Amino acid sequence: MADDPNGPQAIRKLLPGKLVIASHNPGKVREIRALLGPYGVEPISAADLDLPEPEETGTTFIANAELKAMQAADLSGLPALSDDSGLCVDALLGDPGIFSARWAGPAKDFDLAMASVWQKVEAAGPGASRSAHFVCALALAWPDGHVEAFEGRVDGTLVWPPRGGNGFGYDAMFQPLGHAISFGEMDPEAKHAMSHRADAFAKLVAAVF
Ligand SMILES: O=P(O)(O)OP(=O)(O)OP(=O)(O)OC[C@H]1O[C@@H](n2cnc3c(O)ncnc32)[C@H](O)[C@@H]1O
Ligand SMILES: [Mg+2]
Repeated sequence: MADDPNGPQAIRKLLPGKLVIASHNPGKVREIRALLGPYGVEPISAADLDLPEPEETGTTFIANAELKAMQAADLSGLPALSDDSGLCVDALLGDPGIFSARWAGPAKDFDLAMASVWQKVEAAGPGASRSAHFVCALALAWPDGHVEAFEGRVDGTLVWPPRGGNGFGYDAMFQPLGHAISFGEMDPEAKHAMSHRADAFAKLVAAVF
């Protein structure tokens, strides 16, 4: 659809240009800025624009990403990139999943959220699987309502106690497959080489840039 004026190719005409990062999570905004680094866009965060945090009423990562991006594009009049992501734990049948932020409560306490995850995994029994994966849905929306979404994933194992002070959210309790350190112990560049966010971003880049 290279000729569709509302399609993903339209971003070419906006580059170098402004792009709203439709997230209120500073950890995500930092990672998305790094991923966008080589593409000559000027990222502005939702917080810079004082955009409201929409209610995440979707039942999938993609649906929530789309509603966040569409609201930011509509309110700002600029293309907007959102991220809906979370940790899915096999022993918890995919929880916390799309509720990953909500498990941290209004205080956004991820020590508490990680402890809740681990407590529930232990309660599932000594033989319960420690397998988990992160999912990231990235949605890119234009002010005319057009939206494109891409999903990425990284598989790993839960570790306890949490390890490392890098990253954010559940990073300290997640060790990606094939690695001996947690995301919390990894340099940002190493996480960007394999994360769910990088996987989704690669798909977005292939389709859009
Ligand atoms: O909705 P926005 O404003 O983007 O920010 P949020 O923190 O509410 O984000 P989500 O609704 O997508 O919730 C996903 C949660 O999952 C966690 N999460 C997502 N990606 C992660 C990552 O790369 N490392 C660790 N935790 C992550 C993180 O704690 C998020 O708060
Ligand atoms: Mg959220």
